Amino acid sequence: MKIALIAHDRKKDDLIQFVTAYKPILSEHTLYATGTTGQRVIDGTGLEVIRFQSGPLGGDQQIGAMIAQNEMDMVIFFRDPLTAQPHEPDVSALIRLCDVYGVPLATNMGTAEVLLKGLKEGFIDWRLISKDRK
Ligand SMILES: O=C(CO)COP(=O)(O)O
Repeated sequence: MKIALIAHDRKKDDLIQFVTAYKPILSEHTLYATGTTGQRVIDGTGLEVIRFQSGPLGGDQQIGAMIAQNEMDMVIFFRDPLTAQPHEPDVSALIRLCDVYGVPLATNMGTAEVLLKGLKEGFIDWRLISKDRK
């Protein structure tokens, strides 16, 4: 599966903690991330991550483009609901595209845990048969 990891600045420590805790599951999948988040995950966990631009510079849109091509299977996006983001339209667009394409999306740690446990149990395997794999 292809999994996108994204965290706003005040949520990055939480994401690193989360990825560390679920490293055994995440290491079996292909990980993508916005620029700064990706570097933090690489430095903090040693996992391989394909990095896009930083979020405010278009990273959310790049991940959105993968979703629009049905090439992203899950998005874990630890949003900061208490801080205004200069690229809020990009954030909204990414979340909207997840809903358009039915891509599992977690915007907080509680939901992310459920998604990864479901992923491990095979609950997301429908993604593999619901699309043409390139
Ligand atoms: O801003 C972001 C998501 O909207 C995250 O971007 P960075 O990972 O580059 O900080």
